[in-house]
Amino acid sequence: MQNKGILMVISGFSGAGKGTLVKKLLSEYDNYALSISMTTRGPREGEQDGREYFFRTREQFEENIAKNGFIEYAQYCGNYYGTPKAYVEEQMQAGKDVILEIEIQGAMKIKEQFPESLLLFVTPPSAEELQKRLVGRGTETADVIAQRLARAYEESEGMDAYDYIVVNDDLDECAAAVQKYVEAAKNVPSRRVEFITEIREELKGFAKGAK
Ligand SMILES: Nc1nc2c(ncn2[C@@H]2O[C@H](COP(=O)(O)OP(=O)(O)O)[C@@H](O)[C@H]2O)c(=O)[nH]1
Ligand SMILES: Nc1ncnc2c1ncn2[C@@H]1O[C@H](COP(=O)(O)OP(=O)(O)O)[C@@H](O)[C@H]1O
Repeated sequence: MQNKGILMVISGFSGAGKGTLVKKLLSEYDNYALSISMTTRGPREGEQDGREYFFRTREQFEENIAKNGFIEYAQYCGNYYGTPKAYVEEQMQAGKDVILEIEIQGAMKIKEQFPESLLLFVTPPSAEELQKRLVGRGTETADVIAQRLARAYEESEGMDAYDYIVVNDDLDECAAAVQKYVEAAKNVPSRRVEFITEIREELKGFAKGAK
C-alpha cells in the first residue's frame, strides 16, 4: 500500500516569509503539493488566479461554504480565505505531503479534524525584521501594514499551539529544518493518534488475560 502523505500547516505573521519558504520547499523537494486557497482579497501585482489563490467574490465564496466545499475557512483582516476540499484529499491519497499555508484559526480547525497533521509556525528572528520585510515587500499600503502588524501581536498569543516554531532567518536552514520535521512526523511513533489507538487495542488483549 502506498503511504498516505501528511497534512502540513504553515502559519506565521504576515511578512514572516511563509510564501518564500513554501516556494523553496516546492523547488527543493518532490514530496510536497501546495493547496491553493480561495480568497476574496484582490490579487497583488504579479499574482495570478489559480496560482497564488483562486480570487473570488464574497458571493462566490459564500456559495462554496454553503456547498460544504472547504476543509476550513476563516476571515483575516476583512477577507475570507478557505482551503478547498477536493485537492487536499486527492493529493494525500496520492502520497504527497500537502502544504496548507493558512492563518491560525484555520490551523486550529485542521488540528481538530486531522489530529496527526503537522503544525508549523514561521517567524522572523525579530519584530523589527518583520516590519522590515513587510515594508520591503512593497505590496501593501502603510495602513494595511499597520493592520497586519497589529494582527501579528494577536496571532502571537496562539503560537504555542503549534508543533514547532520555525525561525526564518537563513532561508536554506529554515527549509532544511522543515524537511526534517516532516520526515520525523512520518515515522510511526510520532503519528501519535494512530499509533496510540493501535497499541492500546493490542494491549487490551493482555488486560483481559490478567487476573
Ligand atoms: N484559514 C485560512 N487562512 C488562509 C488561507 N489561505 C491563506 N490564508 C492566510 O491568510 C493570511 C493572509 O494571506 P495574504 O493576504 O496572502 O497575506 P500574506 O500572508 O502577507 O502573504 C495569511 O496568514 C495566510 O496564511 C486559507 O485557505 N485558510
Ligand atoms: N529568510 C529571509 N531573509 C530575508 N528576507 C526574507 C526571508 N524570507 C522572506 N523574505 C522576504 O520577506 C518578505 C516577505 O516574505 P513573504 O514570503 O512574502 O512572507 P509571507 O508569505 O509570510 O507574508 C519578502 O519580500 C521576502 O522576499
